Parts: sequence; C-alpha cells; structure tokens
Amino acid sequence: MNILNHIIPLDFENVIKLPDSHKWNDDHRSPVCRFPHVQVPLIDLASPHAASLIRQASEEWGVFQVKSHGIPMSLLNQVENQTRRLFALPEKRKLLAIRSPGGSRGYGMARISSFFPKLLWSEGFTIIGSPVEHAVQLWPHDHSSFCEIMEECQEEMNGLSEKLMSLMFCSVGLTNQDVKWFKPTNVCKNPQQRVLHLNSYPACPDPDQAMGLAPHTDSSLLTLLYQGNIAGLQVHRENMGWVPVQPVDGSLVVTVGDLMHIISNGRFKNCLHRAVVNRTNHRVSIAYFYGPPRDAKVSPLMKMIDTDHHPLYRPVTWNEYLHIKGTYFNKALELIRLNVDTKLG
Ligand SMILES: O=C(O)CCC(=O)C(=O)O
Ligand SMILES: [Fe+2]
Repeated sequence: MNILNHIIPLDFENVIKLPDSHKWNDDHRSPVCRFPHVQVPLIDLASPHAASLIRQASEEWGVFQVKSHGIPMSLLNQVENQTRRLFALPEKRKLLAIRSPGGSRGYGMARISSFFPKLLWSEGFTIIGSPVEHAVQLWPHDHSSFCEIMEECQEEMNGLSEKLMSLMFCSVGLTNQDVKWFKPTNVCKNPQQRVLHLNSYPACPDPDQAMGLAPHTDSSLLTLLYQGNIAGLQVHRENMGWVPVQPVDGSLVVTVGDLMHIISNGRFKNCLHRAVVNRTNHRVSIAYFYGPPRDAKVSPLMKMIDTDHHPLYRPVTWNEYLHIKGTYFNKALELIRLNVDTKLG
C-alpha cells in the first residue's frame, strides 16, 4: 500500500458507503464487555483519598476519570469548538497542513495506522509546541483564536499532568525529589515540548465494521483525554474485554502510558484502548501526552526495585522509545525488557 494511504484520511464528507479498505473483520472488532455495571473508576481530585484511589486505579485498570481537576469547563468547550472548526474545513484546505512522511506534526491519519491491515475511520491533527506553523496554513488570516486556545489548553493540561504525576509518586511513597528528571514547571522555567493531539471521528455509515482508532497503548507517561459528551473510547481489561468509558460531564480521562509502566517497574498498567465510531454523531477528542524531558533517560525508579522486584526494563529516553514504538509498535516494551536476573548497572 502506498505510504500516503496511511497519512491522507478519507474525504469523509463525500463517502456514503464504507469502502472495503476501511472494513474491519470480527477478529479486530472484538465485542464489548458483557457486564454493564463494570466502569472505569471516577476519582474526585478534591478528595483526601485521591492519591490512594489513583494508585489503586493505576494498578488495576491503568485508566481512570477525574473530576474537580481545575481545568475550566469554558476552556474545554472552546477547545472542543476550535477542534470542530478545524475538522469542518474542506478536505482540500486540511490537506494544506498535511503531516510530512516521517513527521509528527500536522493533519493526517493516526500514525499507528500502518501497523494494521485496514484503514481508520478518523483523522487527526498533532500540535507539538506552538500550533502556529500549521494553523497559518489552515487559516492564513484567522488563526490567532485557534492558537491562543490550544496554547492555553497545553498549559493547563501540562499543569494537571504534573499534579497527577506528584500524586502518583506520593501514592507509592516517593517524593518529587526521588525522581531526578521530574521538574514541574514551577521549578524549571524551561518547558518541555507539549504534545496535543486532536482526533475527529465523523459519523459513519457502517460503524459496526469500522474502526475509529485501533487498539494501542500510549507511549507517554500519562495521557489526559477530553472526549466531550459522545462515547467512543473503550479500554481493555483482562478477563472482561473492552469496557466503554462513559463520558462524565466536565471530567477528563487519564490513561497510564508505556513510560509510566516502565518507571513504576510494571506496577502501573499501561492501558490498551481503542475508539469506536457511531452512525449519527461526529465525535472529537483532545489528548495531551505528558512525557519526561526529551533527553532524560527514564528507567524503573530505585524505590520500586528490591530483592523481590528486579528492574524489568532498561533505561530509555522518550525519543528513543518513540522511535522503537514507531518501528515495532506493540513489541516495543518487550524489546527493552531485561532478563529477570539482570541487576541494575
Ligand atoms: O478518541 C479517543 O477516545 C482516544 C484517543 C486516543 O487514544 C489517542 O489519541 O491516543
Ligand atoms: Fe491513545
């Protein structure tokens, strides 16, 4: 298949029937969990028990929702509106901001697409650092509101990610000082690259055979996701299958990424998830990927290791891990796994 097939999304506006290239068979569309009462934990960050609830959810699920998170609803609404404004542009205009082959920023199909036999019923837009370069291509004279709102979103989501990281460390008996590379913005004035990814899942004529975003884990430490009020996210739980994450007004979904799984020495689960589509509603979601500073080597934290818990993974930088993931996808963690009897060097 031509490499551009995995970059240029379908012109959804002008498709009335699901093409064969986008028809997934049942092996890939395994059904949802049979127990409707099973739900991803919802944690109130204002609760005095927030840290221990987060630890429990991260160990059992690798995902939870948060409320009282401090990000104003008015900002989340504006981010959703700007996201809808972007994806409502004609395909020809969106293609002016297309991601380059091998690149990560701009408009296009999710990069995981090339690891699957069928194409995705979705389109994305990735912002790393400033959104201005690609926003100018989309709106030559009218990009400032988009940029301002996305930058504010990056700032807020980064602050919340740092707060959640501190709570996670605290929940397993660590302080921020135990983690050399963790430098919250109030300590370090040199912000790391802020990665915001906008997803769009147009209404689909045959949702049961389509796939919005195929199963994957995120490569981040943790990911914050705003999914508005249209369901579509599903997380995989062992022995239960795919559990839908019901939108809760104003709340955010937090997923544990591969790097958090690594630094917690396997204690926190990296969450396998996917997004399904529906026949009537155009769904959008906004994901913020929080990771360590680009040049920091991360490895299982010393306090997570003892004679019963050998280090499971070798040190990697985020960049190095993204490269391994971009080449080997779901084999990436296996490739950096140490033998059981390897001692820390
Ligand atoms: O849209 C969603 O619910 C999931 C998005 C996601 O998993 C991602 O952007 O990595
Ligand atoms: Fe994801």
